[in-house]
Amino acid sequence: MAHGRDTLPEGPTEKCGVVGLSLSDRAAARPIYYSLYALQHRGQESAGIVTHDGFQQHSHVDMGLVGDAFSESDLEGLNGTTGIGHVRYPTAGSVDKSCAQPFTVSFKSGSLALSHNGNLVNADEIRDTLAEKGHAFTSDGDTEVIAHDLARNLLEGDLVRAVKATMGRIHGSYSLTIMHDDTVLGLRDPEGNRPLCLGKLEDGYVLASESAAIDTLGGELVRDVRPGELVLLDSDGSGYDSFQLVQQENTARCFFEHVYFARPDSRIDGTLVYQARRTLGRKLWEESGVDSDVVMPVPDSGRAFASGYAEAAQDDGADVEFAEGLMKNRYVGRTFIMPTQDERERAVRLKLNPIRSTIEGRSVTIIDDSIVRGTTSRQLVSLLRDAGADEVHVRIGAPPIIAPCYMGIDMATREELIASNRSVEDIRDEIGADSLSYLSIDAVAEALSSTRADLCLGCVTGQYPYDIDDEETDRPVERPLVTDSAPADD
Ligand SMILES: O=P(O)(O)OC[C@H]1O[C@H](OP(=O)(O)OP(=O)(O)O)[C@H](O)[C@@H]1O
Ligand SMILES: NC(=O)CC[C@H](N)C(=O)O
Ligand SMILES: [Mg+2]
Repeated sequence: MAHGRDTLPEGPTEKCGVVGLSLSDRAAARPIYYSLYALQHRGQESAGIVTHDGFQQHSHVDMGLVGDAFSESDLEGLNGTTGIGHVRYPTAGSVDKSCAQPFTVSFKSGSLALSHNGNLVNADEIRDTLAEKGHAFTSDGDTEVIAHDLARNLLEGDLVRAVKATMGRIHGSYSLTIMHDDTVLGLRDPEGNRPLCLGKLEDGYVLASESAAIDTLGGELVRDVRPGELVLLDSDGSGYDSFQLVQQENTARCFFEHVYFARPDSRIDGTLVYQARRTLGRKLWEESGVDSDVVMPVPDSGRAFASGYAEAAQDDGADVEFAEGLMKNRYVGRTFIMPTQDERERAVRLKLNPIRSTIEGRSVTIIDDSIVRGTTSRQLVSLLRDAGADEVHVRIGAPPIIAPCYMGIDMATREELIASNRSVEDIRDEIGADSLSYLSIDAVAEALSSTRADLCLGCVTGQYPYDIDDEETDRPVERPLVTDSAPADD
């Protein structure tokens, strides 16, 4: 995976968040700012907003969290009723302002701004071809490549045709919000790997990575943007047009959105994330329930799994208490970059502290969504033993993560993944638990009302929906990418 990080963060890390907004006569900057706040969990390296006032673009992009990246006067300077925004977690390119988004490109027939969630697998190839044609790049990331390719195509054709031509060239995962002059568009890759949804406000329309951002603006979720679909918002906020540019037989939706990344209050591809996690928890009990006195979530993302698991156990008549026994320090972020394993281990203690009275002398089952390097579970098992637990069982609401993600999640390298070369029994031994079980892939597919064929399972099978150097693919390598564009039915 091409990325410029010197150190890798703890756990599976977040992915970017994108937003696009078109309003009738209200400045777009502030609602974009609020929706980026709602998507902050998807990226904390940089934040940016680009607006258009009908005459020119205005842009403000900075490193850091949304609350730190914009001052009041920055927001006031972002004029115009249409705009796009971005929060970044880097997966390709440098971790500095050169790769912060939205990317802007000015060209002969207008201006472009582009926000990207995902990861291209052929960015270098396209960059080389465009560079030969005279394109000068200001970053080493994959997103700028999309912006340049689109700008070039716009010189030769109308907007929809240009987007379609770019889609025919870029391979990998992408959910994009784009602004061409004052027109905002949303585009989801043909596999639907990353989420993107459409919402309606009283005075306009919004595109966002997750529906929680639409809720934050007091809007209503209209629907998910379909894989391979382009949604074009009217610049006066009155409606939208839809073009199904690419239609493929199977999707490759990332199951990890529901397992870990997305907010539980977001609805993605028809499934409420909270509900999916509770169902996964129930299935975990059905597949590998274990007798214990108390079931405890590993906060934060283990919570809904644990409540589903405990409820299913109680439904089966198990005499088990559901209790919060691990308190999270709310000032420790979801992910924090620690250069050494020693610091990562200390960070877990800073983040989670056990409540002794719910643990002492009891057998405890802790429920988490995933194990990546194993740092969290290893530490927690030893914390719980120190706090007097008689037995510590670990149940995980996802299959073992055995391979890296090339689709927009900076998970870890293969060598760092605890499950890449160990059996479940070896992992149990390594983390020091009395028992350990993961969830099956089939249970995940069922909980997401999907099938294996329609999910990206690269990190749990080592087979990817794209042809990636030195990796196996679970799809035919030669696939027809672009078909006739048909206007969608709404
Ligand atoms: O095996 P590891 O490398 O320790 O990674 C796995 C842990 O990382 C994630 O939590 P994270 O702390 O990122 O966020 P959360 O508080 O939202 O659960 C995940 O929920 C696991 O708890
Ligand atoms: N996390 C993401 O979706 C990253 C988007 C893009 N590949 C970047 O690194 O900036
Ligand atoms: Mg966690």
